[in-house]
Amino acid sequence: MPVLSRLIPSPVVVDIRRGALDDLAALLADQRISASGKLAVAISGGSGQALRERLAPALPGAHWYQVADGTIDSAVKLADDIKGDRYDAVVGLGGGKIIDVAKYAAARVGMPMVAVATNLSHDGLCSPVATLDNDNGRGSYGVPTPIAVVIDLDIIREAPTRYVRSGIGDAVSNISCVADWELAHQVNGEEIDGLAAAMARQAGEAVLRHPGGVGDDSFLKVLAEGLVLTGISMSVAGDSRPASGACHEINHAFDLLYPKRAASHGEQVGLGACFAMHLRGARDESLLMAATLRRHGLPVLPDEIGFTADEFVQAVDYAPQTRPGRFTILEHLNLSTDQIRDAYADYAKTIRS
Ligand SMILES: NC(=O)C1=CN([C@@H]2O[C@H](COP(=O)(O)OP(=O)(O)OC[C@H]3O[C@@H](n4cnc5c(N)ncnc54)[C@H](OP(=O)(O)O)[C@@H]3O)[C@@H](O)[C@H]2O)C=CC1
Ligand SMILES: O=C(CO)COP(=O)(O)O
Repeated sequence: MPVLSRLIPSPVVVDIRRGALDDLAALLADQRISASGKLAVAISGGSGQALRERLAPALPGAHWYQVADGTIDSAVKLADDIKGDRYDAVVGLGGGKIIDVAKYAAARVGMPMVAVATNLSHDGLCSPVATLDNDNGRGSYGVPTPIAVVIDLDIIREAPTRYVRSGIGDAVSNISCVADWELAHQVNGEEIDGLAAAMARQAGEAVLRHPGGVGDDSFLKVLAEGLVLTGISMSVAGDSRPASGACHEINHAFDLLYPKRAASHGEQVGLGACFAMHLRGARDESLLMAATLRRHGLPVLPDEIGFTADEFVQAVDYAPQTRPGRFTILEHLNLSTDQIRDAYADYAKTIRS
């Protein structure tokens, strides 16, 4: 029997606008996500504390949990802390780390999870994945898709610009991730989901080609929507494949090899995507991507985030080990260290010319 349709796990509410957080309690009540208002809200010890002071009066039934970091230990601790209480939902209110910890904790205790993104630096705000540091480095854990996603553009405007721009790198990198997926399909026959690929690629293209910047709401909306759609593309695919490729392996390698110096996720994947496009011979696309990232003040060369050429070469060399089993342009070319050095020299020359 052919399959005539399919259900896509997706949030019941996506609310992206100025002032969205003012209506959070009403929205959760209206949608029957939290009729009692009893919520476990995960926040960071930094920006989360200030948000707590502002939001607490509007969320009288909330209990606030400070999360130390983005490790699996913190996620398990949060799950242990909330499991005895009968919360309606877990709210992850913060950047990517807090949202991932909240997603994992909610999954562990079987509660719905509401993602309230306070920056736009990553596409994890609506994905069925929690990326957490563990004893072996970092893992991506499958979790349910958030039941609701709320992005208040007033809050986003208060976040450090760096952590808004970063999301441009993550969104645009989708173009390289999908190219890696198509390569794996051609070379290895890996199954590719056309809908997931289309959603991820179009999210990347919309951000790539938008003439605006992080200072205007129309651009912020397209960026936020692109990040949400990218998350849903991962739900369609069943894993992070449409939004994670060679660029992400390079990013994970930076994080693992240089943990104290690593730049932000979006900065690293954007740079990695420009390099990966160059490696696959898509020189015009690589240059267009680099020009766009530059226009937004994002890095396209390692020295722009404090790394030498040699450190970048080491990261690219190590990158395939970060996601064993994933096939990208890096595994396909299987370059030696010297070949990576030559490829990087060619990339840097092209970018600088
Ligand atoms: N699950 C998935 O599918 C994906 C997960 N990720 C993961 O997401 C993480 C990256 O997310 P990212 O958001 O960059 O990292 P963080 O969560 O560390 O947030 C980055 C910075 O933004 C600050 N911040 C956030 N919101 C505000 C605000 N409104 N005002 C002031 N400061 C703010 C945080 O401050 P403070 O710490 O003080 O709150 C922090 O310094 C990585 O761990 C990455 O692996 C990335 C892509 C996909
Ligand atoms: O960061 C991600 C998507 O942007 C998740 O990808 P990974 O599966 O490589 O952790």
